Amino acid sequence: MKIFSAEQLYEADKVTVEKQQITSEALMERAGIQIFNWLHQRLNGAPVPIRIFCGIGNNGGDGLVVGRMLIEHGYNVIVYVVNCSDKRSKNFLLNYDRIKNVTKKWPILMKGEDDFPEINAEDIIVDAIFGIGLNRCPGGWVKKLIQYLNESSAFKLAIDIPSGLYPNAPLEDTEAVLKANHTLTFQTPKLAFFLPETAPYASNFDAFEIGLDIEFLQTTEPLAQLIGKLEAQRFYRPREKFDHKGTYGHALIVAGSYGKIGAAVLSTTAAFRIGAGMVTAFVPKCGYSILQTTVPEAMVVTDSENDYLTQLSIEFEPSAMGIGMGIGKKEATVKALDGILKSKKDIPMVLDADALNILSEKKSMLKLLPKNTILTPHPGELKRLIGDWKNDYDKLEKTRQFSEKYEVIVIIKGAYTVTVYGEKLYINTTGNPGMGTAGSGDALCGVITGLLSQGYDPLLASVFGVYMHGRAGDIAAGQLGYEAVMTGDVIDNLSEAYLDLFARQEPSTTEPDEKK
Ligand SMILES: NC(=O)C1=CN([C@@H]2O[C@H](COP(=O)(O)OP(=O)(O)OC[C@H]3O[C@@H](n4cnc5c(N)ncnc54)[C@H](OP(=O)(O)O)[C@@H]3O)[C@@H](O)[C@H]2O)[C@H](O)CC1
Ligand SMILES: [K+]
Repeated sequence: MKIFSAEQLYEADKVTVEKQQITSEALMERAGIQIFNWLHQRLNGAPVPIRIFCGIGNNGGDGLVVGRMLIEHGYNVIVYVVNCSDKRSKNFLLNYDRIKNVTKKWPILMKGEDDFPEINAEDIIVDAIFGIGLNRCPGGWVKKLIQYLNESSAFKLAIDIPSGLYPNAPLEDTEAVLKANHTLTFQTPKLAFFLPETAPYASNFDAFEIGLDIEFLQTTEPLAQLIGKLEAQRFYRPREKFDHKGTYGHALIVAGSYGKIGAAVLSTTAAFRIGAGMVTAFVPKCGYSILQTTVPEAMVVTDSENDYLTQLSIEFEPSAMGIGMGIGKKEATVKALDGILKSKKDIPMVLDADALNILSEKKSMLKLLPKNTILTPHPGELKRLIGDWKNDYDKLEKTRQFSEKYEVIVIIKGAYTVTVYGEKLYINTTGNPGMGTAGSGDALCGVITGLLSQGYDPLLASVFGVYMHGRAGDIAAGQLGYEAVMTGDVIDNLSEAYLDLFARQEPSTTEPDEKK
């Protein structure tokens, strides 16, 4: 799914109205009915007070449409107009008149703190104050209203975007954003929903299609691509009957040091589970028996040194390499990495963990990175590589510049892992808090190396690998609960993640339309 900017959504709106020869108010009606349906399916006529706070733009217009539909269906609705300015959008006014046709209870005009209503915990708050048209930080009594609503324990449903959040720009004031329990957003989720500083305000959301012009949506380069099952299915490369282990390549995992051989075990196993034909682990001598015992499928080549890596020496040409997990930063290991980068220019590779820390400390080595090398930093490692950032958008911009400068792919690990490839951003939708466990990154590096070795191109291996790793983690968490998940469980479930890619979803009996 594509994620568009506010500007692109306004343009899509305009093009749709022109091409479909509909009015913008019809588009608003399409949007409103989806919100109404969502509420109606859940409330089923319950007489709970629904308090709709409408701004004076089209987000407020959406609120009025929903209010009208709810009133027509007998719900207990109280509509407020948050008079943040004396302006009114055309479609706000139109729907303001319409709501008057269905009720004698006119919308309540709010002009200041004295107008804040009492709200009970069992009420429902619908936030239609600001949408994607927010153009400055909410202040004065409107900010106080947002804080007042946040203090209430009533369920808060945001229309399109929680008020106070910019769809694709940094947050200015954390006190001036509605913390929604659920957000119903139009056409595409907004970029802010996926970035660490702003995602908590929209932690649960559904996106509703409102029939915007398909050609525009298909041909417009988005801000980012959201990677879910549909996208992952397209990335998958089916196997042919007469393929053999040679077809799926020979991956090399360069990992481990004394006390950290487990990192090599996890990466090697993950590379196998994702489908590498053969995997060799290159480890310090102390890792030999451990690897041979725990992963008998793997071949093991050892360094001359017992405890850490000093020089790669192998007698075959790997089809892909995963380097860095648990290798430490000893001077001899730094030299070993330098030697690999200088001698293995044509082999697709993933660098993780200590390999990244070495690069951060010896930035001159960055220019040795072969084109399209994949780096998999968590935020701490990223900071060491690219320097600090002011906010999430600055982080993305700096990562973009880094990716372009060194012609590398950067995978920023996090709740929503983001793959950055020059101008392109891919946001992953799988994964869960259970995966915040030791070895998770080792497994991811093994997965991506295993995909590279099978011939996936580096960008696909990155985006598909991140998806599969997260999906395996989701399946593991479904079996074990977040707390109990260990990285071995994630790796074990890579097989289920493959099977799940093409499994047909059982229809839910309780909530037929809810997206999982
Ligand atoms: N294609 C779609 O996605 C559709 C979206 N719809 C809905 O429309 C809104 C966007 O509506 P818009 O009218 O452009 O913007 P807003 O409703 O978000 O608000 C704009 C008004 O708010 C004023 N404003 C902005 N920031 C502040 C602030 N900090 N304090 C006070 N007032 C503020 C702004 O005032 P100006 O003085 O700058 O004019 C505007 O008056 C979208 O989010 C969807 O909900 C359609 O319904 C369907 C198609
Ligand atoms: K809103």
